[in-house]
Amino acid sequence: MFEKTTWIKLPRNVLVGHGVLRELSAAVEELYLSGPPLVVTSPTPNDLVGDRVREGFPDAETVVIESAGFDAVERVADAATAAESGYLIALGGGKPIDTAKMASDRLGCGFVSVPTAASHDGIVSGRSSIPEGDTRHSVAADPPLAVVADTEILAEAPWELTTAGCADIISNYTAVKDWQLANRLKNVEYSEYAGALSQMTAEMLVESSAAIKPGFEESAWLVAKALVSSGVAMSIAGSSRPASGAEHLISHRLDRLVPGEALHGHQVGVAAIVTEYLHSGERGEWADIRDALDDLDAPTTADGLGIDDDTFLEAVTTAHTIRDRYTILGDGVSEAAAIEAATFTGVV
Ligand SMILES: NC(=O)C1=CN([C@@H]2O[C@H](COP(=O)(O)OP(=O)(O)OC[C@H]3O[C@@H](n4cnc5c(N)ncnc54)[C@H](O)[C@@H]3O)[C@@H](O)[C@H]2O)C=CC1
Ligand SMILES: O=C(CO)COP(=O)(O)O
Ligand SMILES: [Zn+2]
Repeated sequence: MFEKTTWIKLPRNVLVGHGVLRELSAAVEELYLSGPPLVVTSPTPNDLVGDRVREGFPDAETVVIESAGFDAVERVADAATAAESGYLIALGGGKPIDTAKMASDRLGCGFVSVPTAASHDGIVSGRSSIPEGDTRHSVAADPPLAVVADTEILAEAPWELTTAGCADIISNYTAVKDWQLANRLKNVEYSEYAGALSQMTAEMLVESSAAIKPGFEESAWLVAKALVSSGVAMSIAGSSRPASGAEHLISHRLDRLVPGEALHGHQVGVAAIVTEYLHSGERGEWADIRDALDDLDAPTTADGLGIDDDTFLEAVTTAHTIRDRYTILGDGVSEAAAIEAATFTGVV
């Protein structure tokens, strides 16, 4: 009997451009949601844009979270229940968006993503990445019903948030290689379509790198569109595989070892230089990845992340324990191999 099923969940309305925040209530109206919204945000985005969002929704309540985690998800779910909210509006970077994504899943209601930073592809995806203890859960959730990414706001965010978004996209190169490897060695299901979309997104971003410079709204536009496309690849795959491989495991480990030291995208970018070396050796494309990151103003060394060499190497050798996801790290890279890869590539 034929048993294959594909169920692709995508946002219904995606708006990227100058001033599109003004269209937020129109975009929401088209979704036929009922009840007042709960705005889920973090302190800085709330200060910067919260009032402009609430202008369009006079009956909205707001919950401000300081960090992502299961506690924050509970707080949001409780606030939504108390306010009898019909849906959530996630406003900010990855933390409020991931938290709202999980809370909406818990509540069985929809959510709308209003990113204030083009810092990574979780702003569009159907995955929540939630830390707990020493591990991190990549939790399946529904993607946003709508994404409203105002490039005027994204362009005013600190430049490093945009370069982090670029690096998160560049890491798709190694993520796809890890996915293909897992397909060959572990029979993990691979989607040609999602893999090709993810890789093409990284290639297009690198080709546009000359136009990605601070102070230009076009840069925010190019990066936001790439983040949407990467998020769509994850939705097609039904997993974060197209955009998260060994380089993400290393980054998640760094989040445990040195929380808050560097941005997610910057960590995965530097880690991708090392994992590309692990995949293909001296003549691999690690130098192309490093140069692309450098062109986009993203860090290319542990030092550039503000992380000492030993901690970075510890993350490389222990990253395979983060979750059950087969990658080039296999069941662990030896210390000698980690030192060889990281020193040869100049990461440490
Ligand atoms: N679901 C997924 O697929 C993914 C989820 N993530 C998760 O997202 C989180 C990290 O996301 P980030 O966006 O880096 O963190 P974040 O939400 O903490 O934002 C980073 C910083 O930028 C500030 N910020 C945001 N917009 C700003 C603006 N316009 N102007 C000035 N400051 C602004 C925030 O206040 C915060 O201090 C992590 O929890 C990570 O695991 C990361 C990648 C993918
Ligand atoms: O960061 C991501 C994709 O860029 C999400 O990946 P995870 O599933 O590893 O959290
Ligand atoms: Zn990422």
